[in-house]
Amino acid sequence: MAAAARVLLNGQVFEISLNESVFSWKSLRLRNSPSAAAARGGRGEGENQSVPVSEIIAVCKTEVAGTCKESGRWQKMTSTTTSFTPEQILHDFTVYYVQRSKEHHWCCAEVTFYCSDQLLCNQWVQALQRRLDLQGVRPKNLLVFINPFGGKQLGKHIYDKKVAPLFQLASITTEVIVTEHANHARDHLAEVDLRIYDGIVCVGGDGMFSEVIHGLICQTQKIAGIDQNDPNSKLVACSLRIGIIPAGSTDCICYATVGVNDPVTSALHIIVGDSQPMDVSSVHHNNTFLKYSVSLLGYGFYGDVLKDSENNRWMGPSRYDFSGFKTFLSHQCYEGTVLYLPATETLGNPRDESRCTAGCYVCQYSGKLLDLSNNKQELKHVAEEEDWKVVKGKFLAINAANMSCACSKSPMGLSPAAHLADGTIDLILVRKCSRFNFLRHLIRHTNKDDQFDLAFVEVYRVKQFIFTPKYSEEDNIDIRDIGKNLFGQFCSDHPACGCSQVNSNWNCDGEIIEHAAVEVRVHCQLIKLFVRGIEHSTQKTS
Ligand SMILES: CCCCCCCCCCCCC/C=C/[C@@H](O)[C@H](COP(=O)(O)O)NC(C)=O
Ligand SMILES: Nc1ncnc2c1ncn2[C@@H]1O[C@H](COP(=O)(O)OP(=O)(O)O)[C@@H](O)[C@H]1O
Ligand SMILES: [Ca+2]
Repeated sequence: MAAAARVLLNGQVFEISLNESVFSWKSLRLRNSPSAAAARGGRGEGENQSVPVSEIIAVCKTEVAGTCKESGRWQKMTSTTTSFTPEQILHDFTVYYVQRSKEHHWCCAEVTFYCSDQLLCNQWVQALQRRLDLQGVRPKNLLVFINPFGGKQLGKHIYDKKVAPLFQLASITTEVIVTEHANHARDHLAEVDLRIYDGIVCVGGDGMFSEVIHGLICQTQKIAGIDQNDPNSKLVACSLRIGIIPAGSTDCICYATVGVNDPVTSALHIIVGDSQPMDVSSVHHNNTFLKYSVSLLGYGFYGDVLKDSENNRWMGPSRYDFSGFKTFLSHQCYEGTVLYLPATETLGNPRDESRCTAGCYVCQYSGKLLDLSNNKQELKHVAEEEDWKVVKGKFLAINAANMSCACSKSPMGLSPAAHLADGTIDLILVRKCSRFNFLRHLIRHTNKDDQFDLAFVEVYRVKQFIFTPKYSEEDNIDIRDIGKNLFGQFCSDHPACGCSQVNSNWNCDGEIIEHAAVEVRVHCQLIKLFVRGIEHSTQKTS
C-alpha cells in the first residue's frame, strides 16, 4: 500500500500518510493558500495534524450510501484542486484518537476521510488496524467492578454513558459486576481465575480501589505461597493492571496519577494500555496483617475526619467538609512514639521542588534497584537497629503519604514531592500547636505555599515506620466507650493536659483501621495502574 494517499476532509483535499508510529494528514490546498502560514502548526480539523498510532483509539470504515446529501461539499471541493468527482466519493473511514485539552483532560476526537474508491478505503483501514493490532500493551478483555453507591452514586451512569461506549469502540470486551455489598469486589478477586483478563477496572472512589487491590494482592500472594501476616515477607508483584474510573468522593488515587479525575480521560488511558507501577504499604498490628494502603495513611486529624464522616455518608462527598470542620474545631492531639527507617538508597527528598511526572527518573531508578534486589534470594530489608530513628510527642496528625495525595481540594497534595513508585512514603508529623497554626498548615494544602515550612511540622522520607500510642489499646477501648456513652463524643476528649487519652484510628485510603499501634512497610512497585503519571503540560497530540 502507498505510504501516502489523497483523500477528502471537510471539502478539501488532504494527503494522509502513515509511518511506523505516526498517522498524519495535511491539507494540500493550504500549501498555496494565503492562509497557509497562519494555519501551519495549528490544531483541529482542516489543518495539518498528526497522531501517534499509540494514541489512535479505533479506525472504522463507513460505507456512504450515496452522494446526494453531501453533494454540496463535494461540489465545493471539486471546484478547487481535486480530480475526484461526486460519483467517486462513496467510501469513507473514521479515525478516533486521543486529543488533549486543558489540565490533563483527554477526550476522544474523530476525523473522517472520504476516499475515491473502495479499495483505497479498505487498504487504509487495514493498514491502520494492523498497526493498532501491534500495540501489544492494550487490554482486550477487562473485568469491571462498579460501586453504585460511591461518591454521588453516579458510578453506573458514568460507566454506561461515558466509558462503555469507548471500550466498545476500542473493541475491548468486558465482564461487568455491579457490586451488591461492601467487599464484594475484594472477595471476588481473591478467588476468581484472573488469567482470562488483561486488567481490572474499578468504577468508584479510593475505597473501591482499595477493595480491588486487596483482592488482587491477596490472590497473588496466595498463589506464590507468601505469608501476608509476616511484616517481613517480600511480597510478589501483581501482574494485572488496574484502571480507575473516578466516581467516588475524593478520587485521590486517580487525581494523583492522571492529574485530573475525569472518567473519559481515565477510560482513554486504559484503552491505550498505559502502565504505571505503584508502591503499596502494608499495615500490620502485632504480626497480623490489617490492610494495604496506596494513598494516605492518616492518624489523628484524617483518622478522626474519616471516622466522623462515616456517620454522614448520606451527605455524599461533602461529608468530608462537614467532618473536617468538626474535627478541626475539636483540635484533638494524640500522644505516642514514631519509629522510622529513613529511605537512604532512593533519589529525592520530600522538600524537593521537582515533581513525580510521567517517565519519572526517581521512580525508574527505584525500579532498577528493585530488579537488582529481586535477583537476590534473601530479603534485604531486615534493617540494623541503629538505622531506626525515634520521635516522641503529642501530634495533631501523623500522615504517611505513599504518593502526593493530590485531589481537587488539594491540587498539590499532602506531600507534593512524593513519588508514585520510588519505594518510599513521606511521613508527615504535625505536632501539637494552636488552632490558628494548624489552620495555617491546612490552608497551605490548598495553595502553593509550603505546608512543611512550619516549626511544628516535620517530614521524613521513609521505608518503614512503627507507631505506638502512649495509651495501650486494651485500656483505650474502655475509655472511649465510657466517654461516648456518658458525655458524647468530645467530652472525654478534653482532659486538662490538652491531649487525649483516647486513641485515634488510622484512615487507610478512606477505610478505617481501628488499631492505633501499627507497623507500616512500603513494597516498591507492587501493583500497576493503567495510567502514565501526570504528563508535562507541554505534551501535545501533534
Ligand atoms: C481550611 C481548609 C482546609 C482544607 C484542607 C484540605 C486538605 C485536603 C487533603 C485531602 C487529602 C486526602 C487524601 C486522600 C484520602 C482518600 O483516600 C480518602 C478516601 O477517599 P474516597 O472517599 O474513597 O474517594 N479521603 C479522605 C478525605 O480521607
Ligand atoms: N454495593 C455496595 N454497597 C455498599 N457499599 C459498597 C458497595 N460496593 C462497594 N462498597 C463500599 O463503599 C465504600 C466507599 O466506596 P468508594 O467507591 O470509595 O466511594 P467514596 O469515595 O464515596 O467513599 C467502600 O468501602 C466499598 O467497600
Ligand atoms: Ca512512594
